[in-house]
Amino acid sequence: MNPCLQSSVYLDLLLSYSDPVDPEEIISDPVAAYKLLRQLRNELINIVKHIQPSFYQCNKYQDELELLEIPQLKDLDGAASGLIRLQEIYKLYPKDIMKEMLLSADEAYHVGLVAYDEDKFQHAFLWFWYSLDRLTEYSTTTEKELLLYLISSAYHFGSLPVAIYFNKQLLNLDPTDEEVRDQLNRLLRFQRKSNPDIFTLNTESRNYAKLCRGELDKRLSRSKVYQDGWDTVSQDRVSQSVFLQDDPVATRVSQRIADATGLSMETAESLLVQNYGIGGRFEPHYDALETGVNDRIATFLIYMSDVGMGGATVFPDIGVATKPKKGSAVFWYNLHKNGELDLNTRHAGCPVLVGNKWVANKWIHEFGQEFKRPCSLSEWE
Ligand SMILES: O=C(O)CCC(=O)C(=O)O
Ligand SMILES: [Fe+2]
Repeated sequence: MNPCLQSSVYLDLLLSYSDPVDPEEIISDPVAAYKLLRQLRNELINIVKHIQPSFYQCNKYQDELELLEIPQLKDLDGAASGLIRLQEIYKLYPKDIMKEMLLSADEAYHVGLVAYDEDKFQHAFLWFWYSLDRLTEYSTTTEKELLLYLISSAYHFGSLPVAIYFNKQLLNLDPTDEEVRDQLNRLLRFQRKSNPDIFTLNTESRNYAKLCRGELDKRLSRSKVYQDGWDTVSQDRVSQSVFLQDDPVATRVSQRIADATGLSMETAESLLVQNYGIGGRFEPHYDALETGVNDRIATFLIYMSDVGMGGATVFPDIGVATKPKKGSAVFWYNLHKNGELDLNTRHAGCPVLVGNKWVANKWIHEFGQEFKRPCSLSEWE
């Protein structure tokens, strides 16, 4: 075929690319828009590479070639940045952003890199993690690259345990890699020395984003701890909470707790709804207040959300850990039948590493349980 005629056919084909059928529909889905832009860029670059030599023989098509607006790398970064902004404001996981259209491992890796470049390490982490999950033999991104970025992102957002976890995975890939082993040892040394306060990073996240999510429920306020006769704000308890009084749903929940435990709710406290952000936690404590009369005989703790990572409730003295699972609950007696504090009930809410934790506590008191959980005179029970 005449090279000039051939060029003209290619050119028509190329120009038809820049004219999507229904741009509005595509643009309304940010993931689809990102994907389209990326595919368009890759394909156009490929085609132009193949046909450029024949274009050079026909000068008259040079100008048209200029017309062809191949998306630039900065356009692609911009689209990724838009996804990250959505994720940030609405606290979404990558999988929540992608309803129908899934990003490939390579695409998610690129979004992660953009987030990382913007110092948004928690978001970068989530994209790298998603990418790792979707890695296939056709991906150009490698497991090693992803693990390196997962370690570095976790380190930057202040989560040494997570950085160490992925560093161990990286060492598993190649146990002879001395550099990776040295890095792991550095992280472990650093962990031994570090101040646990690092976990408070980001707990007071910006009101702006919270308001956009409709999350700044004015009823929630910083939780306090009971110390020396006072309720005080403390770094030992980083969460927001509210007692739900006269709430019809809380009343139904209370009835179900009564049915499940066989205990009276007559003197129980109102349901306490509690929210922990990243780094939120409750250091080891007893729920019983040891005030002498009508103490908290039992605790019913309901998990209202799953948590991305961290946030378990742990009982260090008996070696028990329960992982939050939306819709499940833990129940325990804080007091022995003789009314003494059960020392085994010391427990903690571990720091939330990824995500958001919602729980509801029902503290049940002694009065009203006389026939439901009879007292014992034994000093052992
Ligand atoms: O959030 C948790 O897992 C524990 C909460 C707790 O211990 C409490 O609120 O007293
Ligand atoms: Fe507690």
